[in-house]
Amino acid sequence: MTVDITGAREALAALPNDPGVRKPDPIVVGDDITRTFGGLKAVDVQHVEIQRGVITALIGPNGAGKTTLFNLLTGFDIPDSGSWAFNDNSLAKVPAYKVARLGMVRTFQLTKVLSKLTVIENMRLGATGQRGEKFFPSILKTLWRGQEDEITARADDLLARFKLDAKREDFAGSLSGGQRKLLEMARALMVDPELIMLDEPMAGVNPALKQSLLGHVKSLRDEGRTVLFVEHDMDMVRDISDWVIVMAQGQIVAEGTPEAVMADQRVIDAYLGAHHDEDLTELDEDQLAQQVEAEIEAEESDK
Ligand SMILES: Nc1ncnc2c1ncn2[C@@H]1O[C@H](COP(=O)(O)OP(=O)(O)OP(=O)(O)O)[C@@H](O)[C@H]1O
Repeated sequence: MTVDITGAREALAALPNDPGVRKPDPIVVGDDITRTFGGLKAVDVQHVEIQRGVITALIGPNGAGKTTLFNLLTGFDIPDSGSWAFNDNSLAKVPAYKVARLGMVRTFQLTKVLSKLTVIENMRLGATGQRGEKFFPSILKTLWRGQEDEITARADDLLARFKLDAKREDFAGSLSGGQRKLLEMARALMVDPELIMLDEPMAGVNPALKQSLLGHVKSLRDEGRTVLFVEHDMDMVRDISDWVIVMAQGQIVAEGTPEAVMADQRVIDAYLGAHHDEDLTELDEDQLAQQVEAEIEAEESDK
């Protein structure tokens, strides 16, 4: 996999900041995706494209529909309507483990490592795609027959890369929050995905591990993978994203480079919501960006 990141960034920077804007080389394209819970339209996305080979952040206030959109795209939930494709292959009705095997894999906001399995067992499970919870290792053994050495070698390489090799035989339940995030990312790589989707990779990670995690996410892009991540940590968004998609109330309300979206009135509106008693037009761009950040941080500490 080779990518020209500078070229891709320049191409993105030239795009208008419109919701659903067409990308030069999309790996995912979705249309009219809706998901309702009771009377609430959690997701109502008319058109979305994820550019190949770059890091895209999906941001938005709590309850905006980010995780639900992740669930729909990866086959963990079924939409009321809509179509979406990965590398031009329709993914409607494709179950999550098959989506993972096709090369589109995701991690979870609350990590799903299996506490009572060891780190290496969790990794091996990753090789089967995302259906760990329902399957016991004994059942998996039959699936591994003939490939076990190959799978174990790949798992060990990834554990070394994520500096988890010393924990190989430990129960995953004994790992710290940050180590679990690393294990989940490493496990997702067992299927050698083209697109990796990370749901709040920084949540619950201590500052010492944050830098390491950021480095790992960048390295995923640098080796040619596409990364899409949901995150409230705006430092991370600013630091590593090439493109940002903003959701509010189920819809995409803005897109753009990190700098552009932080100064976009639609984004400010989405985050500030009911706090419109102040005249935002009198603030300059930096002040507006600071306000948006303060709002996001306040939300984060409420969680
Ligand atoms: N299984 C469910 N049943 C009922 N309502 C749900 C369900 N899943 C999500 N919702 C609702 O759908 C809306 C979107 O939720 P979602 O978790 O996708 O938002 P989010 O943008 O990921 O939020 P956060 O940043 O807080 O994780 C919320 O109002 C949420 O309460």
